[in-house]
This record gives sequence, C-alpha cells and structure tokens, in this order.
Amino acid sequence: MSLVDAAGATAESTFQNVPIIDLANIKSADPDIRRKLAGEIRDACMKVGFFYVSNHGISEDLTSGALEAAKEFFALPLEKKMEIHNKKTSNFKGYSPVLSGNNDPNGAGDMQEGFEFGWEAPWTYDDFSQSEDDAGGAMAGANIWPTDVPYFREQALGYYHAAVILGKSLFPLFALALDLKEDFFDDKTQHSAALMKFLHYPPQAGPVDERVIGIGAHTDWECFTILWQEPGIHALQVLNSENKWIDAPPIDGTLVINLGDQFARWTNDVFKSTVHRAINRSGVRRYSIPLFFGTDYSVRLEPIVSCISPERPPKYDIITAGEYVKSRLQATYNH
Ligand SMILES: O=C(O)CCC(=O)C(=O)O
Ligand SMILES: [Fe+2]
Repeated sequence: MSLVDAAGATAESTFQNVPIIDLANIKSADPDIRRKLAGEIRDACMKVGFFYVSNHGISEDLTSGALEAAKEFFALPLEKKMEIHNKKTSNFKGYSPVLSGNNDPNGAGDMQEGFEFGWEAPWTYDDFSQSEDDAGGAMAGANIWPTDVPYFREQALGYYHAAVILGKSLFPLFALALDLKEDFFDDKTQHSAALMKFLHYPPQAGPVDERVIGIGAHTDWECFTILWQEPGIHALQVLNSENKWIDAPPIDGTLVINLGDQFARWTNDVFKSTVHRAINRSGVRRYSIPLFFGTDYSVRLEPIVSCISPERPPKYDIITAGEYVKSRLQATYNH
C-alpha cells in the first residue's frame, strides 16, 4: 500500500497505548530484517507518533552519570543557576528557570526548570568525526556550562554522544519506513542539530491549575526526540485523536522516541507529530532528559514525493529547519 493510501486508512483510527519496538536488530546485515523493523516503526509513526525502544544501546552508566550531574546542577542556589540564564545568550542555550518557558499557548508557564546545550565535539571517541558548526541556526554557537558542578560537562556530553549515535542510527530506519533509500537523511544530518535538555519538574500537589503544569500540551519541533524518563514516576501523557490523554509511563530499559514537527512537514503529516504533556503529581522531584534531533538548520523541509497526491496536497509552506526551530523557540521563551 502506498504511504498516502496507508495514511488515509489510519486516519480514522486512534491508539490506546504506545508500542514498544525492540532495536536489537538495528544493525542487522540482512536487509529483510532491517525492513521488517522499519515496518514496525512506520506503523508506530503513522498511528501514534510515539514508541518506546528497547535494546537501544545506551549504557546505564552514561545515563546515571548524566542524571547525577543534572540533580547536582538543579540543587544549586538560584543565583548560581541564573549566571547561565538562557536569556543572556543569543542562542537559547543555558538555564531556563521554573515558569520561564511556556509550551502551550493556552498555558501560563511550564512548572519545570531546564538546562539546554547542543553539539560539542567529544574528546574520547577518536572515530567520531563531525563538523563543529552548523550554518547559523538559531541554536548554533558555543554551549554555556555551569562551573560549580564537577564533571558536569563530561557527564552531560557522555550521555549526549551516545544518544546522538542512537539518533543517527534511527534515521536510516525512518528513511526505509518512508520508502526512501536508507541514506536519504545522511547529507541532511551532517552537523547534528541535536539539542539536549536536562529537565527538573518539582512535584505539584493538591488541585493543579491546568494552565500551569510540568510541560503544557505541545508538539516537539525537530524530526524526533529521544526521551529518557526517570524510572517509577508517571508524568508523560500523549493525546490520541479522540482527545484522550494516554499515559506513557517509564518502562525499565527503554527510551521513548516521539516524532516532531520537522517529520510532520517532511511527510505531509503521514508521520504524526503528536501532542503530549507532562504533569508531576508523584509527590517527589522528577527528572527527564529529552534530546531533540533535527536535520541541519539549512535544510529545507520539503514534502517527500511519496507523501503527496492530488487528494493529499502539501499542507505546509516550505521553510528551513532552522527557521522553523527559531520561530518556535521565540514563541516558547519570548525572546
Ligand atoms: O519530561 C517529559 O516527559 C517530556 C518533555 C517534553 O515533552 C519536552 O521537553 O518536549
Ligand atoms: Fe515534548
């Protein structure tokens, strides 16, 4: 079935849960096995826009190192954190205090604080070759790091580089899922427009103002997000087409992958960029680590030919990935 026909066939359906996809065969030498895996991803992308991945290859050590760094940073006094406030930088990197961001235009601020950074060359992986800069995107330019937490940068970048490797290995599967050649995204992802964020959600007790929740209802902006959630704490919810919030709790040994608006634009909405939100009613602090993976900022988000037809004309104006991300950053942080 063509992509456009398959999208039409799933348009009326909705989902009640988020599927789990096993990535054990991601590097299989057998193209049929890779294609089968891509088929599972295609199904999840068209029906849900969210899936969990198991056997994703990111070690527990890297994850716990990053988590410890994040916890120590957020425990610093506010004045210390404000020294690297993201409003002091032109590229939106650095610290965002509680309520400084607002992802849902109908909301009144997100009940979370964050720290965001982007690509920086690793010094421990000799085989990791990558250009440092990226054609002037909104988030291009140096990262800004806290100086009060020992090994913060190392711990953060250790997890980041492992997640970037995972992200790069997913692009060929997304390409296969879209009936494209596996290398379709290679020349569009040369500069790793990959932004990672440490998030800290204070607990919200008692009656919660629906306009001030951990992160208000939103879609992500890049191609896809690789999300680590703290085990044991339910907070993330995904909106289905019946406007029902479906829980996406942490599942041991998995990460969440969700599609963002760049993929919706590439695929003319054949792949779904699904609305989601998080509310921390657990009574304890919650941490999460999204890594937003886009194409290079200079790449034009043109619909893939197999995703348009006379019945499904292009839905979006063509802009570059960088223009799109910048417009969303400005709306969220009011810069
Ligand atoms: O913390 C979470 O579970 C979700 C975070 C999220 O949706 C985002 O940062 O875009
Ligand atoms: Fe999100």
